[in-house]
Amino acid sequence: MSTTVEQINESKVQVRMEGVYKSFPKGNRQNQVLRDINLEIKKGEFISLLGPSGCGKSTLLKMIGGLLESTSGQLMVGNDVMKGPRKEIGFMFQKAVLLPWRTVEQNLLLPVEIAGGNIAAAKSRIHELLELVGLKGYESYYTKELSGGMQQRISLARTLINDPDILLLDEPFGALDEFTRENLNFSLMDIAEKSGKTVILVTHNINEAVLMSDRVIVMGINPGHILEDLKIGIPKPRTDQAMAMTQYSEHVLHIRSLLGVGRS
Ligand SMILES: Nc1ncnc2c1ncn2[C@@H]1O[C@H](COP(=O)(O)OP(=O)(O)OP(=O)(O)O)[C@@H](O)[C@H]1O
Repeated sequence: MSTTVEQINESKVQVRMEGVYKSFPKGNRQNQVLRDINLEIKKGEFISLLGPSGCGKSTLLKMIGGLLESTSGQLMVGNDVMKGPRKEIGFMFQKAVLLPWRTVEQNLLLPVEIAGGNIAAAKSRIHELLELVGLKGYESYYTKELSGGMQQRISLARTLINDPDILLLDEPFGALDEFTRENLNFSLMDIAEKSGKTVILVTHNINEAVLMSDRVIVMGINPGHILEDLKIGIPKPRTDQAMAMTQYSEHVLHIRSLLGVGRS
């Protein structure tokens, strides 16, 4: 079932950041990379973190995923203060990093093995997961037999194997050609809408962010901060037709002007 805007508005906050700062040590001083981040993300929302290189998108995503600690401020996931990686959060990166000596099925089972989970239960989900990412019947294939796009589909299925509530995606299809990337974006939108999972996507691409998201968090640099939390009210499910809507082009132009892109 797809998640409507009304359902999202009624649903509870899943990630909350209040006054979050992040610095990394550089020599004998601290390099501040994120300043005063305040953000609430509700269950089932599709959020994009958009901004220029170095504005701290990946750092923010890693903090939400418990891979990095904030320097100050509060970061809550559900009712808990974030302390480290959690089973209900799935991460996917630009590179698939599949193990070449393992089949697709064995690669998909890896996170379950690492987490000490129920292998038999996970095995019974593999067929359904491969169907979801458009690779039904590829259980026994090896990495070398798969294209880059197929490998990213497997990587997406692997992120879903533990059935996480929140998907954190760091430019997941950034290394792929435009056609494959667009198809995968639509697959991702389908999966998000059908499952009601919360998605937080890091991207450099303004059009993609507007097309896919409920909200686009536009970020500025030096240090990284939120320029605008932009609600995209285009009805879902979104198809190619969304790109022909005035709302779509107005959002794209607004973000371009916020980020100082192009010529007016
Ligand atoms: N582990 C680290 N140690 C020190 N500095 C870091 C670390 N990780 C990130 N940084 C610095 O933090 C800043 C933000 O980096 P981050 O990768 O979060 O930006 P980004 O917006 O995701 O960039 P890009 O779009 O190029 O991937 C950069 O200046 C980077 O050098």
